Amino acid sequence: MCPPVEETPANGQANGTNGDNGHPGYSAVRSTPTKHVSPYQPVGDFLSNVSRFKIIESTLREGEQFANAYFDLDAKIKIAKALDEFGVDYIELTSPAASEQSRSDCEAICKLGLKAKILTHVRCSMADAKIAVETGVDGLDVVIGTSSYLREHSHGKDMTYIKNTALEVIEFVKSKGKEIRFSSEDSFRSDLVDLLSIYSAVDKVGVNRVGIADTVGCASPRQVYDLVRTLRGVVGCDIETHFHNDSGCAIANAYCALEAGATHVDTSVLGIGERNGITPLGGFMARMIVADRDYVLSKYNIKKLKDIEDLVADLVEVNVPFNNYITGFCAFTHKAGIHAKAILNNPSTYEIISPADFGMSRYVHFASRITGWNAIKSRADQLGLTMTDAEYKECTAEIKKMADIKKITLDDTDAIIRNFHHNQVHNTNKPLLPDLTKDEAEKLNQVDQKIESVPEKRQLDATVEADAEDRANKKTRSTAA
Ligand SMILES: N[C@@H](CCCC[NH3+])C(=O)O
Ligand SMILES: [Zn+2]
Repeated sequence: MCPPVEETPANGQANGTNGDNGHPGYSAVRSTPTKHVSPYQPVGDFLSNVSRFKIIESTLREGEQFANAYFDLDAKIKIAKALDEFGVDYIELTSPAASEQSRSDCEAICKLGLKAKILTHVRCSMADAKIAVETGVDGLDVVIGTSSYLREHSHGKDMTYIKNTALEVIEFVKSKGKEIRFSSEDSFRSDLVDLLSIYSAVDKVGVNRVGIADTVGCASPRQVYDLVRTLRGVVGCDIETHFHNDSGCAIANAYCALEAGATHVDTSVLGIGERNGITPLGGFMARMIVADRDYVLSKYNIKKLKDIEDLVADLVEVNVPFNNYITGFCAFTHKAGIHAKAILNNPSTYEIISPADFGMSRYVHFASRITGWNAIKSRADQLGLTMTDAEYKECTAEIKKMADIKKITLDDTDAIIRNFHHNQVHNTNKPLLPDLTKDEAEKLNQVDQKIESVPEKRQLDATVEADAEDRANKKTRSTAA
C-alpha cells in the first residue's frame, strides 16, 4: 500500500514564509488537506502563480500620474467603489505626503469600509511613513530608486543608506500593525547583487512583499522571468510586480512574472499612468481568463469591466481605444466571410475569449466586400426575411458589388437585403440601394456590364432561376393539395 502523499500546492514551497494575511505562503501549505494522489501524475509547475495571483489596483496612484488625470474626492470614491465591486484585492492610493488633499482623501477612502485592502504608496522615508500610518490604511507600499540613474540623478543616496532606511521604515510600519511592501524602482537597470542583497535583508526582517518595478518599460518577458525566478529563490515573502508599457510588454511581463513565482500584479484601469502607462486591468484580465478561466470567474466580477473603463475614460477625458482588450468596439466583431461562417456555426473557431463572460456581445460584420453568404443569411434571419440559399448568394454578390463601389454601412446592407427580398417575392425590379450618387450609379452600371460576362455569374443566374422554378412548383403543389 502506498502511504498518503501530501498534495503540493500549485505555487510550491518556495512562496511566502510570512504565512499571514492569507498569503499564498506556508499558511496555504498547512491548510491543504492530505489526500491520496497517484505518484505517477505529471509533475506540476510548482513555481507558477498564474492560478492564484492577486491584483494591486493602482488607478488611484499610478493612474493619478497620467497626463490627463485629475481626481477629486468624489471621483476617487466612485473609482474605489467600482474597483471594490470588481473584486480587486488591493487599492493603492497616492501618498498622503504628496499634498494635504491627498492625505484627507486617503483617510476618506479608508473610511468607506471596502472589502479591498487599502494601500498607500510612499517614498522610503520615515517622514512619509509616519504620515501614512496615521491615515487608516491597511498597508504601505514603500519605494526607492536603486538603479545608478536614479541614485545619481534622482535622490542621490547610496545602497547602504537605502538599506538602513528601508530596515528602519519596515520596523516602524510593522510596529504599527500595518502591512508593508518594499520595492526598488527601475529594478531592471539596477545591479543584480544590490537588488538581491537588499531584498534578502528586508525579507529577513519580515516585510510582507518585495516589489520589482520596470519603471522605464524596458524589460522583456524573458528578462522578467529570469529576475523573478532568481528572486523567488532568495526571498520567502510575496513578490509584487509593476510593469510600464513603453515597449509594449506590460501584460506579457506581468504574466511571465506570475509564471516565475510572483504573487501580485499592479494594474490600472485602461493602463493609465506615467507616459503611456502600465499593465491595464482589462488587458490583464483578458490574458488571465485565457490562462485560468475558473480562477478569474471565481474571484473577479469581470462583467463590471466596461463600466469601470467608461467611468475612468470619462473622468480623464479619453476615448476607450478602438482595439482595446475586451471592450474595444471591434474586440468581438468578425468580418471576413470565412470567419463569419465559422463563428456562426461555433464561436470557438475564431474566439479564445467568450464575450459573454465580460457581459459583452459578439458581432458579425455584414457590410463589406469580404462578407460571405452565410453571414448575409444570418442577417436576413435577424431581419425576419427568408430566402433560398441561391438567393442569399445572389444577394451577397449584390452587396459585394456595392461595397466595391463605396463604403457601405449596416443600414445600406439591410436595405439591399430587404429590397432584394422584395424583388424576389413580388417579381419587381426595385433599385437595391436607391440613394446612390450619379457617379456611383455609373460605376455600378460598369461593374454590372463586366459581371454579365463572367461565367460564374451566368451559372449563378441559372441556379437562381432553377431555384425559383422549383419553389413555384412546390407552391403550386401545396396549393393544389
Ligand atoms: N511608478 C513607480 C512605482 C514603483 C513601485 C511599484 N509598485 C515605478 O514605476 O517605478
Ligand atoms: Zn510606475
